[in-house]
Parts: sequence; C-alpha cells; structure tokens
Amino acid sequence: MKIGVIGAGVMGKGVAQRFAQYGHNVVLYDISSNVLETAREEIKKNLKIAGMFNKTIDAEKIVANIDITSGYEDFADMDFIIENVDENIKTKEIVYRNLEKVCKQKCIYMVNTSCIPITLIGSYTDRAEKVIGVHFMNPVPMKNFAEVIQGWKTSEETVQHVRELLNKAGMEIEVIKDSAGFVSNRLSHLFMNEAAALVYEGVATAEQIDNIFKNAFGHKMGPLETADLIGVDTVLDSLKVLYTHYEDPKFRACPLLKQMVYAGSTGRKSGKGFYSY
Ligand SMILES: NC(=O)c1ccc[n+]([C@@H]2O[C@H](COP(=O)([O-])OP(=O)(O)OC[C@H]3O[C@@H](n4cnc5c(N)ncnc54)[C@H](O)[C@@H]3O)[C@@H](O)[C@H]2O)c1
Repeated sequence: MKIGVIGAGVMGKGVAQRFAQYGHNVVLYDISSNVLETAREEIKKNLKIAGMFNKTIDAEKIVANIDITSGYEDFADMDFIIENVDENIKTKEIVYRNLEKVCKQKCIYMVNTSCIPITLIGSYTDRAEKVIGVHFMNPVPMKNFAEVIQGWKTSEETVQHVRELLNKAGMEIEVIKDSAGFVSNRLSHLFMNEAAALVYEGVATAEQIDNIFKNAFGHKMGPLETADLIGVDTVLDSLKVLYTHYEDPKFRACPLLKQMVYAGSTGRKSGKGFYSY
C-alpha cells in the first residue's frame, strides 16, 4: 500500500517507521524543513536501537521504504493518508483542504488526533465516509494498539479497510463512536490536568504524585510522566479542544501547563517538563 504521512513530529515519525517496517511505501511530509531534514536520520537511529534487540530489523532496508516530500503533489496516488499535525483544529482544516485538491477519491484519510471530533474533520472534505479517527499510542512502533473512531458519516467499508491495514501492521484496535477525546483521552486528560494542579498547589511533587498513582492503581506510568511523554503542549492543546467542545469547566487547563508551554518545558521532546531528560 502507498501511505502518505503528514506531520513528522513525535507521532508522525513513529507512524512512518511502523508502516515502513511492515513493508509499505511511505511518503512523509512536514511543513517544517528542519523537522523533515532530520526525520529519516532519527527513524534510522530508532531502528538501529530496535535492531540491537531484534536481529530481523534491517534499518537501512526499512528506511529505504520512506520517501520525504516537500509538497502535496506526491500524495495524488496514495491509498491511505495518516495525518499527524498539531492538535489544532485550524491547522488540521488547512491540511485536509489541501489534501482534497490532490488525493484520489478512493484514498482513506486516517486522522491521528487526541481529542478532535472526527465528524468535524470529515466536514472539511467531500469524502466524510472515508474519514476515520485512528488514535495511535506513543511510541507508535512499540504500542500495538489504537483506538479507532467512527465519525457520524464514516462508512463500514472504511472501518473494514482500516481494520485490515492496522491488523496486518501488528495492531489490535477497538472501534468506538465519535466523541471529543474519545474514551482514552476523556479519562486520561482529567488525570493529567488534576495531577498538574496538585503540583501547582504545592500539595506534592511530580515524583510523589506519579509514585502514588502507580502504586495505588497498578498503572505502569504516572500522569505526569505520561504528560511529558505525550508533550505538555499537546496535552494543553487537547484540554483546549475538550473545554471548547463540551463547554464543561472540568476540562479547564491548569495554569501551570500554560506556563510550562510558554517556557518551552514541553516534556521529553524539549528535554525538560515535569522531569528533566
Ligand atoms: N504525542 C502523543 O503522545 C500523541 C498520542 C496520540 C495522538 N497524538 C496526536 O497526534 C497529532 C500529532 O501530535 P505530535 O505529538 O506528533 O505533535 P508534534 O508537535 O510532535 O508534531 C506535529 C508536527 O506537525 C507539523 N505540522 C504543523 N502544521 C503542519 C502542516 N500544516 N502541514 C504539515 N505538517 C505540519 C509540525 O511541524 C510538527 O512537526 C496531534 O493531533 C496529537 O494530538 C499525539
């Protein structure tokens, strides 16, 4: 299959790597030339590390399945698009309007989003029946599960095609109806936001909160370790989407998250968040 991957940040790089590993031809695009310049090298580095534990992984061969592009023209012949740009409705709208100008009518759009309703994204296109949410988990090459979201107009045929593609790429899925934040992030963002509020109020340190969470509930990671892994900026963007969509104060972002983003403390990707890396 030919797969266009849009956005080469935390998620886009992981998505490109997974599908290239499963033998697909991947075309990767990002609006930032800096991001694009380093994307293939970073993917190759990750594959080389993975290759130390799994001798069947041939980093050079897999990376050869990934082409980099600096424009939309190369997406004309794609079977699937997997979009991973910022969690910002305006940014995503621009991308889908651009895709509509070039992609063949049979192409399925897979929206990787933390919270944005898939029915809304479908409204930016003339193919809402072929628009589906695929909420990949981070890090994508290692997480063999995705939450799949069927928008109001997403067809059963599209669900079936995406199920096949993901199953063949080693992934299990759970298909749910459309709702901002879906199942995973309506729950997890309340945990992360409240954990940030506990730090903000000085009730406990990030380490203490994560330790209590892990030991009390048996989770592998605490909410603040998770926020750093996702990206504090992405968590904040997602809370904004949830707050706007539900108009419910329970999703109002803790001011500490905003200050951290202003300061560039966005978590693992910047080297500093609730923890230092
Ligand atoms: N980080 C996570 O753990 C996680 C998990 C699941 C889903 N998501 C979702 O995946 C999406 C991407 O998240 P991320 O963490 O990779 O973000 P990121 O900030 O790491 O990467 C986003 C990338 O999109 C690029 N971009 C911005 N505008 C663009 C445009 N118009 N065209 C092409 N590229 C553009 C940016 O340059 C950047 O490289 C978001 O919607 C996010 O909510 C994130």
